[in-house]
Amino acid sequence: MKIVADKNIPFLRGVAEAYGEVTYLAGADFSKEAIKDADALIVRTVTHFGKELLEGSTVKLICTATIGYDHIDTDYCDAHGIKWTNAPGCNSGSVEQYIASALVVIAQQNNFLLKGKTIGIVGVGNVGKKVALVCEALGMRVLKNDPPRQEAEGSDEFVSLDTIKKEADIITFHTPLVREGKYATYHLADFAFFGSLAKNPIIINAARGGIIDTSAIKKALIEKQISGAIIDCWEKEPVIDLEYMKLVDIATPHIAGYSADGKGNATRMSLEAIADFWSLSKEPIGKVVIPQVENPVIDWSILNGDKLEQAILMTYNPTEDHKRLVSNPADFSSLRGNYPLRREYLSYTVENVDNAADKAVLQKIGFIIK
Ligand SMILES: NC(=O)c1ccc[n+]([C@@H]2O[C@H](COP(=O)([O-])OP(=O)(O)OC[C@H]3O[C@@H](n4cnc5c(N)ncnc54)[C@H](O)[C@@H]3O)[C@@H](O)[C@H]2O)c1
Ligand SMILES: O=C(O)[C@H](O)[C@H](O)COP(=O)(O)O
Repeated sequence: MKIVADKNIPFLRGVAEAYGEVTYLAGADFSKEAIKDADALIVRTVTHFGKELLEGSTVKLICTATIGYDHIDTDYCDAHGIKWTNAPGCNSGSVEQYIASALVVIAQQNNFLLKGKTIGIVGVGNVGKKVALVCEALGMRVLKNDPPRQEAEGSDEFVSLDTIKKEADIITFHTPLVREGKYATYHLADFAFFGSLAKNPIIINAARGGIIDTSAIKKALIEKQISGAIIDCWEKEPVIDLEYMKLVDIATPHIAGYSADGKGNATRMSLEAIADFWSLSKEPIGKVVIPQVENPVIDWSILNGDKLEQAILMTYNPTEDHKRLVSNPADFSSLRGNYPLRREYLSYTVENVDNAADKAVLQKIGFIIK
């Protein structure tokens, strides 16, 4: 079997070879010629897969090692018998960690307490559900908006976007990027959206750049319709609007989902899709091993102030990613390609927690307690 894989998918080399002959390419080097006789592709969001690349090829399966799949023309694939898979939930814990840490940092920078603040979560799927959990653990009031789920489930767990616009101090987007239809999200946050916010909220986008209209959020930041922004996903990335980047509080190069855990899960899920499609053994996938950080132990007894916030920041602090991007925005892609090792809560052990309530909260968001 011939596999063509993106060379920036971690933990793939030396494992994917169990399934066939593998060619590794940069995202920009996937061409018609390069994939014409491939059976399977393992890809990232940086390459668009539609008629222009796939027509006339032997590709039978496209596995994107990502949650999002807006870079795949799924209509074209479905109409031409090309199966495609994504990796649902693979890096939802990583985005949860990114959002929690970014909230702690922005609260410190602006001298406010997260406890008691209202956060509106727009899109409550794999990521949004985990973000809700960690925000509750941080003592925040959580409002959830998800019209497709509300309609399908008939649950009273959800509120309207109007309620979020009225009541939220922070609004975070976790929807897919959908350009048309009843639940379209393209430019969901447009000029009208920013003009109708009651509480000058902080805006977070770690979903897809196109969910926010860049011109509209720039105006909102300049005119103080919003009091800040945490932006990981950008329209037209990797070439981002520098004026916008300078206006936001935390600017990162689309790395919210870049924990090693998230990348490892995505690699495993892509290989599982290949094994399932061709009825092959999944044993080789056991060779995907994630390295541990140098010091995976947190001593609860020596933490000061809000201990949960401190513990969260010990696992990841977005300030470094922010500094790297703002000092070198032209390196957007290479910052992503050479991302440092980051592990999620589940690889950290918290020691000396004597209070049962603290233990329960830490365990709920995934820390190991000793
Ligand atoms: N920055 C990163 O590194 C990163 C990492 C992972 C995921 N993402 C992106 O985050 C987003 C969420 O990922 P996920 O895994 O939770 O997806 P998901 O499919 O599990 O959940 C998305 C949720 O959004 C809801 N939704 C759809 N249209 C909506 C609308 N118009 N208004 C409100 N809700 C709507 C859906 O019903 C669903 O519950 C996706 O865009 C994904 O590509 C980014
Ligand atoms: O959709 C996802 O899973 C995330 O946006 C992920 O971070 C994308 O990673 P990329 O394929 O761009 O490396």
